[in-house]
Amino acid sequence: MPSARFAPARPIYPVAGIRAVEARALPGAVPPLMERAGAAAAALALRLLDGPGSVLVACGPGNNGGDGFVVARHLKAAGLRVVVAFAGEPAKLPADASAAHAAWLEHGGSTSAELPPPPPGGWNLVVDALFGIGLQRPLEGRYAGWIATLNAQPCPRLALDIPSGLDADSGRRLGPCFAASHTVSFIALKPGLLTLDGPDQCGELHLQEIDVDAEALAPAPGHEITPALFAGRLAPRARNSHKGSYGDAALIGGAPGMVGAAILAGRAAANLGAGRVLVGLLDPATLPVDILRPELMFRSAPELLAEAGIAAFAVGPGLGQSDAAWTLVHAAIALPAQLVLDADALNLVARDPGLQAALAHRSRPAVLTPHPAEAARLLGSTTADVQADRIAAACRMAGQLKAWVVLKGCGSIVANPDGHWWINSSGNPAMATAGIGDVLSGILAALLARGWDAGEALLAAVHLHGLAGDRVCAAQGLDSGLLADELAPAARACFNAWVVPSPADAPQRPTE
Ligand SMILES: NC(=O)C1=CN([C@@H]2O[C@H](COP(=O)(O)OP(=O)(O)OC[C@H]3O[C@@H](n4cnc5c(N)ncnc54)[C@H](O)[C@@H]3O)[C@@H](O)[C@H]2O)[C@@H](O)CC1
Ligand SMILES: [K+]
Repeated sequence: MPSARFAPARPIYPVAGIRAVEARALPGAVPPLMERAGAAAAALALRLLDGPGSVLVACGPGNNGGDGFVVARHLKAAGLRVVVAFAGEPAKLPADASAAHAAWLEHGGSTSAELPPPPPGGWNLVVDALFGIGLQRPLEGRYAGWIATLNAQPCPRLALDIPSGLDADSGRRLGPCFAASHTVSFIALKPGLLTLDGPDQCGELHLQEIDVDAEALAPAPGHEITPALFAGRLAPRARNSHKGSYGDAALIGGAPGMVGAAILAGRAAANLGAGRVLVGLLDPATLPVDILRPELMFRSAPELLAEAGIAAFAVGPGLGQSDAAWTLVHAAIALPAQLVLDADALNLVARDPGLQAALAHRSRPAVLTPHPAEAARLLGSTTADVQADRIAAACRMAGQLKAWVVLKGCGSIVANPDGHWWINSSGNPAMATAGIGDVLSGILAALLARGWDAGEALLAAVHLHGLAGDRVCAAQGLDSGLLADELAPAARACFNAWVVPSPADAPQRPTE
């Protein structure tokens, strides 16, 4: 089975879901979950320390603080100098945290109500056990000051469960927020670790399931994206095949001044193995050939839309919002082919309830690829509102337009019309540049042309697109300056490595 090659897609739970899992896992758990969590975190801390030293553990007033007391106890037992800062009232700690606090004291530990100054030579590790999934509001006063001091320590900074100050559901910094170099999260992934500000705040993310099989206890509303989700499609081609077996992908866009967008999309589609790639341009003055990619065939956009037998259209790269563009979007939605709408095609849909209704009534769901500003237009809200709850925004678009949607950005969210969602962890900020979205549209068009269904194609394209960006940036040492056109050959290489693995290929697990 091809799927055995790939790490399974792990479940992701918002706070309410984690609470449901905990409620079923906690009673009678031996050892108690907090003991398991603390022991697992201490093992990671020891790896980060790599020798003797001084550790500061900052504990909060809830069970996240309880995890911190357990970590402190293990590190002290391992011979480290451990200082615990705890400003709460022991009598008000929840039961598990109270037991962990008592055990810390029994083992000779003590607490300080203020953050102590660093020892000579500084801390070797600071541990953030202030707030986890129970954070209710922005940190202020004493705790805001503690966060600023912890963030200024030039040593590994380990967050327990989630960096304090980060909203576990949305990935939004609520105010001052711990800047972790490493985060160890317990039981299951939370969306806030993976999207918006989460990846910046978490540093290197480690999941410790602490022997809890979350999905056996409560259904997960979301999952991470791994190739396991579409592994069934990753078989080598049959020898007895020809270009007609892999479909025609058509890219529609390229208004005057924006022809490059359609060409980028077309080149990407060619690299992802569509049988033929046709580019339909709005700009009548364009040269009818891409000299560097002569495999592409050029048409006028209306001509291409009228052509019979096209398997998949991607409409939007460089399209503009002219009347002619509206006519093309209107016609494309009415076609029975697979359909991707991107960029200005989405802006035209946002302005026109008629197009929205037509989209929602298509016999095959379309694939929509908005960035947050386009999403805000589609939802009639603001970019800030979209970013405040990216999962809700993606699910609303998918539900209203009966389409598969990717809300792009750090930790892209894929949502289907039934309300399930996925978060992608591949990709990097060098990809925040013009033309990158056009390449995604081209990859999508190719996979759809090859006969993949909308969901498989979108999950694969989003993951592959990010992976290609990671590969180019790693190979060239780029933080910025990535060119969109560099992505397509890298995506081709990553895709083919999925289909024909080299023996050295380990299962892909981005976060561990
Ligand atoms: N219950 C258990 O056995 C387990 C709990 N776990 C840990 O427990 C955490 C959740 O614990 P809790 O539900 O107690 O929540 P937290 O420990 O995250 O925080 C809750 C406490 O913080 C206070 N608070 C919230 N926001 C505040 C703010 N802005 N300023 C000041 N005080 C604020 C609340 O009033 C409450 O006292 C998880 O993140 C995880 O670290 C893990 O050990 C796994 C097992
Ligand atoms: K924390």
